[in-house]
Amino acid sequence: MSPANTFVIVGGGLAAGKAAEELRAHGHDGPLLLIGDERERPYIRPPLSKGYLLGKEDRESIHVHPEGWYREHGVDLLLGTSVTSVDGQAKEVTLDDGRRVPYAKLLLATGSSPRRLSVPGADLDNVLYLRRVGDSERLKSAFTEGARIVVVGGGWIGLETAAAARTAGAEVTVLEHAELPLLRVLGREAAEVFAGLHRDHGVDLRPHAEIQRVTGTGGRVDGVVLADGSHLPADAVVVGVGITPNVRLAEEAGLEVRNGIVTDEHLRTSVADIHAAGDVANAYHPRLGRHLRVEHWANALHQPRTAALSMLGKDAVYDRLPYFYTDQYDLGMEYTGYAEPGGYDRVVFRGAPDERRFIAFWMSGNRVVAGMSVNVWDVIDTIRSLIESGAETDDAVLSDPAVPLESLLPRV
Ligand SMILES: Cc1cc2nc3c(=O)[nH]c(=O)nc-3n(C[C@H](O)[C@H](O)[C@H](O)COP(=O)(O)OP(=O)(O)OC[C@H]3O[C@@H](n4cnc5c(N)ncnc54)[C@H](O)[C@@H]3O)c2cc1C
Ligand SMILES: NC(=O)c1ccc[n+]([C@@H]2O[C@H](COP(=O)([O-])OP(=O)(O)OC[C@H]3O[C@@H](n4cnc5c(N)ncnc54)[C@H](O)[C@@H]3O)[C@@H](O)[C@H]2O)c1
Repeated sequence: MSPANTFVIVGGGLAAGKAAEELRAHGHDGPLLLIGDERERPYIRPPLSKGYLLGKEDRESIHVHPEGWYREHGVDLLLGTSVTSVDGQAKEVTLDDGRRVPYAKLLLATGSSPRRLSVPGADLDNVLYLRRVGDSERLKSAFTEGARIVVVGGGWIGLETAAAARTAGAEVTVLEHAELPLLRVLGREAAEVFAGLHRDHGVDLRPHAEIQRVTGTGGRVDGVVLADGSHLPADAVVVGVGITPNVRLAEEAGLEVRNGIVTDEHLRTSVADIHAAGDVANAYHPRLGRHLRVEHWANALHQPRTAALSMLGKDAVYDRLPYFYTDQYDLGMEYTGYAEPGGYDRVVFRGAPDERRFIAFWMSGNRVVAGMSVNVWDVIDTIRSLIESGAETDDAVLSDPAVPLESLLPRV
């Protein structure tokens, strides 16, 4: 039996590791248990499709905390262990070895899992996914000079792995079933920049592609067949067709689940003393006036502070604007804000999209709702302030590089 004031964190990713840190930083001095089903202590995933995959970053650099940190801070790490159920009435979780652990407060930071490809042949060897550090290592060994790599999905995983594979000298085809990669998240104007980037680096980018089946010899993939009948030879197939939040525990425990675990702005779920953060949380965002589930690193980095404070009974609200970034070849990008299709009426550019050095602003009327900087640095905080200020501006000023962005902020 654990003492009555035990706080339990379920999940072993960035949100879980940061939550342990924030709970200690903000005064939880009782027992603290972090239970994760991976054997690795909490680590960040962005390098798995970038520096780690390219061999530029080592394994030590990806962890949220150094090895000794958990012991030094009195955090019990239970790795390689799954939580199989949550009982919100009895306030206890059950582990995969049958043990029950009572909690005073519980944080669900169970993240998400890759959607699987559901066509014949999808279970052949060398049909690869990318979520965990071992997956990245498998991709790395498949990305060799001249290897034929077919990537299914032109989202973030698809494009970042395509860039890594091309950098390693592989022949790369990207199959995207929409008209452009990243179309839904960036809209046409910015998505075209990424399509051009990959084509310029020799990727065979195929929009409107419908994969029909994966073919193999001796249990190992040797190609894919598309709906138009064409056959593409492949030494490996990388699948990046999106993720689904890991909500089973929450669902079975009777928590409100709708596109993730529903929380309020304090990251409290519908059941008392259970909180959620990171990829799995569909949290009410007071600034945007709606629930939002964000599948990005910065959200898993920052939400745990709010969750920890609210687990400790302190008042805290999560209202940071979404932020994400990518690195592909020599392109570095940062994005902040929220611009869903229909939530903006035009995109204004400052700089030259065809030179891949610019800032893009998503506009709703005279207000900026999201901004993206491509190979332009140290502007994203100003863009965030501009969005948060709600200041009105006009396209001529926004698109003029001679006008400092700071001058568009309201004077205080
Ligand atoms: C390859 C890759 C590259 C990325 N690059 C970027 C990037 O460049 N920029 C960006 O903004 N975002 C990026 N992301 C997204 C970002 O990594 C995620 O948003 C982030 O990992 C979410 O963290 P999390 O802790 O909420 O969930 P996760 O990282 O998914 O961690 C959840 C953990 O909980 C474990 N778990 C689940 N259920 C249980 C259970 N019942 N019991 C015990 N443990 C359980 C899971 O196995 C997992 O270890 C990338 C993601 C991937 C996969
Ligand atoms: N830089 C970053 O922010 C970054 C990098 C890597 C991963 N991630 C996160 O990891 C998660 C997974 O990334 P992802 O790229 O798998 O998901 P995604 O949702 O970003 O993209 C999936 C893409 O696959 C396409 N698609 C879906 N089914 C298809 C099919 N059958 N055939 C062809 N195309 C298909 C979709 O149209 C979409 O373009 C996301 O949450 C993402 O935000 C983020």
